[in-house]
Amino acid sequence: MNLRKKYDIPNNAVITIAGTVGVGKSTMTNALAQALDFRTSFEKVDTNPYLDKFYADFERWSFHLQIYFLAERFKEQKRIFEYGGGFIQDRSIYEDTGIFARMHYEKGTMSEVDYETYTSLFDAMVMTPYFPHPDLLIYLEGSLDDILDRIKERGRPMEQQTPIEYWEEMHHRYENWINQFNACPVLRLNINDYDLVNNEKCVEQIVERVGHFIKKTRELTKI
Ligand SMILES: Nc1ncnc2c1ncn2[C@@H]1O[C@H](COP(=O)(O)OP(=O)(O)O)[C@@H](O)[C@H]1O
Ligand SMILES: Nc1ncnc2c1ncn2[C@H]1C[C@H](O)[C@@H](COP(=O)(O)O)O1
Repeated sequence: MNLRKKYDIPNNAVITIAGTVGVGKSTMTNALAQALDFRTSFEKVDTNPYLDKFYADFERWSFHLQIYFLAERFKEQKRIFEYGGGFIQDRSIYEDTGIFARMHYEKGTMSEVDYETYTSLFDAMVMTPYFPHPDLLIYLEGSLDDILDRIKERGRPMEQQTPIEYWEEMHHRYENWINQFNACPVLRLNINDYDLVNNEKCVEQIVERVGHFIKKTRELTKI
């Protein structure tokens, strides 16, 4: 039986997968989309014209990269809306500002004027009543050591050359960010509690949790 129907997940649901670099978002996006027969919305890493340059020189390229990501994610948002939902999205738009832009500004690798320009554009585009928020944000969490192992195993050269302190700072910021996040309902999953790489079947347990969670949040919002 179709898992989406079995666990009563609406066919127009939009589920976004959040979490630090290397935690397993793309793997989860593929697994859930296949299980639910949903479309996917991925970050394009290989064709991103700024990413390599950014990792080589944060100060020079951080503003360009944020604007590029904002434009890409907004286009994806439009595509999701045009299809009427039924999507799993790899990374939320909220992380761009709440984690990346903010971190680069606070660490001095994005200037104040660039940060202000970026955040005012972001707020005007995203934080409006017209912007549809996802039905659910699945937050993937794990220890810094496990995440560093995954970044190493995946082996993107630009990430290998980045100092560990960068991933450590990001890991720490993610923990604080998710504790305050309230733009949509959040389901937290610990990466030690499932293994989609070696056990494809465990996706059903995740779908079951997603189904219960969406049902519960819809009941609560009806009250
Ligand atoms: N459940 C898992 N168990 C073991 N390894 C995993 C799991 N999920 C992802 N990985 C591995 O971790 C690395 C990063 O995963 P990926 O999905 O690309 O992360 P992200 O999209 O969050 O950056 C990949 O090498 C992937 O195969
Ligand atoms: N908004 C962003 N700013 C800087 N870097 C970003 C942003 N969004 C994604 N990235 C980077 C981080 C990774 O190197 C790649 C892909 O992210 P991943 O978490 O592996 O899907 O892009």
